[in-house]
Amino acid sequence: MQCESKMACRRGIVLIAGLSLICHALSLKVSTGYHIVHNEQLQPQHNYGSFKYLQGIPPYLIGNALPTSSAPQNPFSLAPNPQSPYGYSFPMPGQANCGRPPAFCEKTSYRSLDGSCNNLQRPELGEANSRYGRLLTPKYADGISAPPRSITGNELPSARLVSVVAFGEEDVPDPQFTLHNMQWGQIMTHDMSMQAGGTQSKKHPTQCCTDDGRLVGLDTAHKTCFAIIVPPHDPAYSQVGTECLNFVRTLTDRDANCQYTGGPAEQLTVVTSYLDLSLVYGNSIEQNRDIREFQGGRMIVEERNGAKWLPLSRNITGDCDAVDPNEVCYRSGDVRVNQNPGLALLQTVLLREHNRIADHLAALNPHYDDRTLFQEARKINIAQYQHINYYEWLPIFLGAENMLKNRLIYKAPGGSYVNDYDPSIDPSVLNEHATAAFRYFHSQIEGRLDLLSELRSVLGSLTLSDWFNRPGILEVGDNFDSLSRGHATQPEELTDINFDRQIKHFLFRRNAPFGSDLRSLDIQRNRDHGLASYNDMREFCGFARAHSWEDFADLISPQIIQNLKSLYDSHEDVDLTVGGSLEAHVAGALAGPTFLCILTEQFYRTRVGDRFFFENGDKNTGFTTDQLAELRKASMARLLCDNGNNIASMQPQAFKTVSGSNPIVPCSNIPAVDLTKWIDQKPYTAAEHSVHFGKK
Ligand code: HEM
Repeated sequence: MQCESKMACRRGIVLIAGLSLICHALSLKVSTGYHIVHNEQLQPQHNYGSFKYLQGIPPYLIGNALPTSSAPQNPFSLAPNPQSPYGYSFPMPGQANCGRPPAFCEKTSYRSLDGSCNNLQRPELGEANSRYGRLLTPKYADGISAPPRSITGNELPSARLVSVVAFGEEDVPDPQFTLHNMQWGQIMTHDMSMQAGGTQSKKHPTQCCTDDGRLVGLDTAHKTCFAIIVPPHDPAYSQVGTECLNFVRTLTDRDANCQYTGGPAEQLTVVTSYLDLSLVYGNSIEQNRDIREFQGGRMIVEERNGAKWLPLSRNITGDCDAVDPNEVCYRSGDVRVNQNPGLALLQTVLLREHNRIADHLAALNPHYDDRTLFQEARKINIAQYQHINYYEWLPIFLGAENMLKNRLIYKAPGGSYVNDYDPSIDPSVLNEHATAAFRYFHSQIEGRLDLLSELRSVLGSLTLSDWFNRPGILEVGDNFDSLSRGHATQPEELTDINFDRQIKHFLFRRNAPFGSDLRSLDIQRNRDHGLASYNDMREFCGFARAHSWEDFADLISPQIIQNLKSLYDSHEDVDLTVGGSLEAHVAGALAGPTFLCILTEQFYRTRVGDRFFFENGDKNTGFTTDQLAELRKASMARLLCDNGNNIASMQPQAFKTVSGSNPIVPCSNIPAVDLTKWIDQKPYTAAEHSVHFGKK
């Protein structure tokens, strides 16, 4: 066996030596050594020549406002309501586990809510409120936590400058994939990670810039401030005199109550790493208690205008940008639920699916108590979701062939098990994945959301920035179904170097003329987390290390390299988020080779490191073969059909646009999971509480 990348060696992946990456457009042929790389097409080229600030306004490298204040400040004191399990993504003091194992593990056939005890040898792996994983050592300027600088010692170029110069904002609809494809990605993201200390869409209590976009003086700024400096002549912000975009650093193990050992800081994530629908069920017993009905195994839903909706937030004006306190604002297992209408829609679909399953199970097994119904319905809901993730959604992003080769999926017939659980695999979400690679798909976001009738005629549309943090629009008229049909029909934006104007200048604008810029946030977050450079990651993934700008040309087009050259002092400075997003795609996948390497590694770990993964045949935690065969019928289309208010038809592959081979059919024609396979003859006994692993 020949291992050409460090990561592949660790995983024992057999590489096909000498497989070539052929850039047709460039007429280049380069040996990559990374076996999933095939032929590819270069992304559309862009003309950046018209950007004014590249002309005659030296210096082009705008500073990153690093506050020098060392006044002791406790970031945990920022939590608006330390008693509430909801609100902002702050782990409460003493709550950040930082890799500490729980006191003991219950012997149970169900997952814990906080992710602990999935791995019985290391019960802390993947639990909420712990560190991100990492592939490469961080690149902090001081080796501890300060954001990186150029290798020349200068500051890196402003994240906003990079966002505008290196990335476009053209509207290019994807010919193949629907907006639900993008939206499901955000669901998976929110299930897997959430940086500690962020507010996502609500205004952050820490103000590094004033409301009118002026920089707060470095002597008074909070120590977590890392404002994004807006260069003069910015195409959007210069019109209103905005000088900076608010940015608050993620909390790390140094800030929290962790046993800090003196090494480089590691950021904390406040949700479980597993694909376990934590965004529906919550990340702790306390969060779950607040959204569970405790009757018939159901989660709380509230009836309004004849339909069942997510329960209302207990702090509507705090959690949403509500104009009045009677506006609809939701409460769920994840604080980000209200961020945009498509997200709230899918959270509702997944919640309704839980109750649909629980009701069926209650009818089939009248002897089941609330707890058994809840856990069994949760287990089925998660299994269907994992099936959709790995067999319907991920192949679009990672390529089915690549996934098969790397053992992320199998051609397992009917009800046969795949027993690939490996307790030595750490399922933690990798910082390089959450902070760089997975965010590339922000490119798929569309700023116009169409509302469609059952006949798929356009009834109207919503402008994304009008509805950030205001999910009540879903409950107006037939909007819920119309938006769901719209997302299943409307193309997402092409996965490329363009990011929609709605998120590039108008993110969370709250009635202001402009808002923030998601691409700038992504780039600044890369620096905040001290991610290894694009060049380091290329090498780690088995590609040649670049020794000059020109060496990037194996994966990035020369024109784009010229843009990068105009921004960064050195090719060594290019941020992972930036370089990775500019690579030409691998054929059959929606990412270039470096991001594909990270994504493949992540989803391998997420699968193989999950003791409860739905294909495992463990007799205590798994399904029967009959049940597994049914679960493999689950699909996005069926989920949308079953959990709309009144959706009658859908194309069988809802992530793909309607076509001759994927026509709209009545919902009754779409295969469904037969829950009668869950009829349980033997009365349930709760003997599972009696045995414990580990210390008690
Ligand atoms: C309308 C849709 C979306 C909006 C408005 C949105 C917005 C955001 C925002 C504001 C952040 C935090 C930025 C920061 O402060 O660092 C974020 C983080 C993130 N987003 Fe999105 N996003 C959307 C869709 C997606 C999609 C489709 C994906 C991937 C398929 C994705 C992946 C991520 C990831 C991985 C993170 C980091 C999660 C963490 O560890 O905290 N997002 N997004």
